Amino acid sequence: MGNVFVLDHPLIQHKITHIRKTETGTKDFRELVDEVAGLMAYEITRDLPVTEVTIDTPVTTMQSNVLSGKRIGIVPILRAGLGMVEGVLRHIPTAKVGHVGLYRDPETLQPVEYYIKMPNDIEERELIVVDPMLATGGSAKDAIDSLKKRGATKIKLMCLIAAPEGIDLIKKEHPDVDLYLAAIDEKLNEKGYIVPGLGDAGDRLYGTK
Ligand SMILES: O=P(O)(O)OC[C@H]1O[C@H](OP(=O)(O)OP(=O)(O)O)[C@H](O)[C@@H]1O
Ligand SMILES: O=c1cc[nH]c(=O)[nH]1
Ligand SMILES: [Mg+2]
Repeated sequence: MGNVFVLDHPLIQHKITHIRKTETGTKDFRELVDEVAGLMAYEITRDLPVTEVTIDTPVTTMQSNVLSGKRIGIVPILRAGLGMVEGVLRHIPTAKVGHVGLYRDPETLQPVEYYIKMPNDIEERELIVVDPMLATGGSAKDAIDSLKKRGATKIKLMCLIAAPEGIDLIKKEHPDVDLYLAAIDEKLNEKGYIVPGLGDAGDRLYGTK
């Protein structure tokens, strides 16, 4: 069964509070999403393997650790996931980035895939799928289905805010996927929005309606 980690560091909680507020405009919203993604990247990479190398400091020679070159892929679910990519890349600059384009049909709430482009070695990479919102979970479920169909085997999912319904769907459909969240909210409303949530993440990031 996949693990669910709530990354509730005080810095993350503080920024999430500002992200949620109606009066937070596009520029601040975008900057805050980027910052929270960066902070979460720190936690999500905690289990990356390291290798000991020998280095010279100005004083002496010593053994010290470097990342052992594990291949990482960051996979934003378009559009809103794009807002989290740079924050993660700041900490893992050698990661490759794949894109899954999905939108949720406003009537049926079913995800519709319109684009996918992955690094050609995804079966060798640990993939971090990023999307600020996990509502019904349908978009993340379908995105992960697509990645697995293309050979991916090691996948983590990182979202800012999740509804219980979305968490349950991912646990049921992708029990091998660990889930990293900044907050778990109460429920979905009749339009499939997370309550209390933050509204439409894509619209708030990019100033659309
Ligand atoms: O868990 P779900 O019920 O599938 O809902 C979550 C999805 O909805 C939002 O995307 P949206 O469809 O608004 O597309 P956008 O990012 O282009 O705005 C969000 O970024 C997720 O991808
Ligand atoms: O609350 C929600 C639900 C789905 N997508 C969003 O952007 N926000
Ligand atoms: Mg949207």
